[in-house]
Amino acid sequence: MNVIETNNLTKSYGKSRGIVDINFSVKEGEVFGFIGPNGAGKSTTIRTLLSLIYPTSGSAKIFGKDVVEHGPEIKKEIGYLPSEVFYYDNMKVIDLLKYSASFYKKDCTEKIKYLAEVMNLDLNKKIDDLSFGNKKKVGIVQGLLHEPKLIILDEPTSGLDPLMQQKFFDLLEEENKKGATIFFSSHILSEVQRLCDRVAIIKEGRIIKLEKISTLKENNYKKFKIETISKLDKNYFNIAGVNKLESKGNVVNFMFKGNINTIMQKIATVDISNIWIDEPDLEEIFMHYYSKEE
Ligand SMILES: Nc1ncnc2c1ncn2[C@@H]1O[C@H](COP(=O)(O)OP(=O)(O)OP(=O)(O)O)[C@@H](O)[C@H]1O
Repeated sequence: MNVIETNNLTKSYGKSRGIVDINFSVKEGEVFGFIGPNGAGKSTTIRTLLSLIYPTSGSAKIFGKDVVEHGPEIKKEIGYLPSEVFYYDNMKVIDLLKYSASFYKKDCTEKIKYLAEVMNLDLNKKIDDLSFGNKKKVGIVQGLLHEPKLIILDEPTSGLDPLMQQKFFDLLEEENKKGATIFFSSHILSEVQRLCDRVAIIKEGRIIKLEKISTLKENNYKKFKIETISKLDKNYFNIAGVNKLESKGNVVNFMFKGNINTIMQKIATVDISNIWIDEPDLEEIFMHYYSKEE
């Protein structure tokens, strides 16, 4: 079953582009990453899914229901962490969380305690006295306290220190194992790589790639670094499929895409003293897509 499904979802802000013809679906139990540079349209997509803003054209469904028609009902089953959190500063953390919990028909007391303990959040402090990162933790607890079926997170880790990021990811993994579907936006590639099953890359309001993380990595360039016994002609490896060829002394670096046997045969004809073959990291893969589309 698809938990999220969009159909040519489009949102314009007057004349300026927000998102254009966004099509993707997220399956039940999946962790789906939404990645793109600043201003690409990540928050616009998320806000449209949550019917905080309405589409200009196209539509979206969550749990099989149209988000505009069934917004309030759908939202009861969603945990949402906005990219920036704002609160009434004068409240105590625990009072704010109890107030949030009162919107759901279940007792969230134990869950609040548990989440606060994991995230190292002092429930008795006033919101006013919290740092930016601690306010973010309040948002995280608020988003997870009712054990939602779908968790939507907009740039969730900004403001959290590395230890807290780790704990937060552990929490998400726990919720996912219990069945929650997770959709999160990010421009931090390593966190997408760690958590997600699939990822959509968004650029200038449009999805330019939607792929399994594993396929993204497999179908791509491999990085070669070869050290030879004697210096080669600089164009020796300049064959079809080779890119970014650079040589310095006896060391040659390049990226290769194509039938791996072709390049291995080419390598076998020279005396080498060392060889390194690496998968490009996601950052390199994404930069490749961004620049290709420009
Ligand atoms: N309220 C608004 N009025 C006008 N234009 C807007 C509004 N909100 C967003 N936009 C524009 O829509 C586009 C997408 O913005 P959006 O905030 O969705 O991007 P984003 O991918 O979330 O970026 P970031 O990582 O910087 O948060 C941008 O060009 C932005 O300027």
